[in-house]
Amino acid sequence: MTVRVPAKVNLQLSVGPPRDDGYHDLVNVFHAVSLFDEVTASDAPAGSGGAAVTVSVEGQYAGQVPLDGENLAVKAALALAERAGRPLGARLLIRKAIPVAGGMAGGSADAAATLVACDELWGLGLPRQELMEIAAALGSDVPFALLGGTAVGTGRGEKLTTVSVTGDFHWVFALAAGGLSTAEVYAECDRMREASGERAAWPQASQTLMTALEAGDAETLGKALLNDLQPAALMLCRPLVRTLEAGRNHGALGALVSGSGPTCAFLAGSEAKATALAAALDAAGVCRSAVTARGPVPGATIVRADR
Ligand SMILES: C[C@@](CO)(OP(=O)(O)O)[C@H](O)COP(=O)(O)OP(=O)(O)OC[C@H]1O[C@@H](n2ccc(N)nc2=O)[C@H](O)[C@@H]1O
Ligand SMILES: Nc1ncnc2c1ncn2[C@@H]1O[C@H](COP(=O)(O)OP(=O)(O)O)[C@@H](O)[C@H]1O
Repeated sequence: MTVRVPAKVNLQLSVGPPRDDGYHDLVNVFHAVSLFDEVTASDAPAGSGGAAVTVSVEGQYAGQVPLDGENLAVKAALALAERAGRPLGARLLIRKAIPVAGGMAGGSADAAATLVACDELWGLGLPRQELMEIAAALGSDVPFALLGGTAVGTGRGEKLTTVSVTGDFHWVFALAAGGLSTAEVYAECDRMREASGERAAWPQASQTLMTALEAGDAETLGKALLNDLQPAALMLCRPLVRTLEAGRNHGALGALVSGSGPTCAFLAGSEAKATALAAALDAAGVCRSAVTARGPVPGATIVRADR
């Protein structure tokens, strides 16, 4: 059973004050883009003591992905087996194209893909809502990877409402050499706010952004892009300042750090403009590589039932 699952960029990431449980309340406008991982789940015997799940990873990022119980895909399969209440087994293969620790939710994507693949492989047929609940327990970004499209996430980002979008938007992603830890970027955001005496406002969805999405208006969307984690990501990774500037200078309609970074996202006016912008960023030497993608695209989807 093979499932394809997209990366995300955050069009608006408004971060409230820290909560008692260590998370932050958000307005998180997720947008799924055409950069995909694939997860294949195959039959394997259950262990004597319960569920047994193994994972292997292919692709240029394979070396950066844990192969033990820390892998979010393994966690997802084990959580699903627990919900099923009987011993089950699976062998997972992740074909990884989403950068690791890049702020594009690749680990969350693999977890969502695994839920869909194993639900089908094991013939569980769990209702969507139940898969969503298991997803939310795995991580704040996992439910969106199931849903895809464009959606507003509130709470930790796990409570989703679909946003209506006209047409396609064209993106360029400047991939960085290293990664950033999500928890460290949130902590740096709190630290910077405290140091400057800034009180975090209660997050609100931007009406300008919503109207631009509904109208398919890339120019207005570009100006409305917003990420409260950006100052913290730039503080932890100074070279990104140059990356963003290069994109703006080469005609991007909008430029921002994707989520907790360090990937930078640029909105272009057309597919041709996105291709030209990616080439310009590559030539300027301000990133490891630049790739184009379009959004919105669907969430985790079965592409082959190859059993
Ligand atoms: C920032 C965002 C934007 O979409 O993603 P990335 O850009 O890293 O992919 C998300 O909020 C990340 O979601 P996700 O990566 O699923 O985070 P989780 O596993 O739930 O939490 C990891 C850590 O991030 C912090 N965290 C996460 C979500 C949230 N609403 N408030 C937080 O403070 C907490 O320190 C938590 O321990
Ligand atoms: N299947 C997976 N793919 C990528 N990273 C994973 C996976 N499972 C666990 N991880 C761990 O999660 C961390 C963050 O992963 P990722 O989702 O790629 O980043 P981000 O939160 O920036 O979007 C990685 O550094 C890695 O150690």
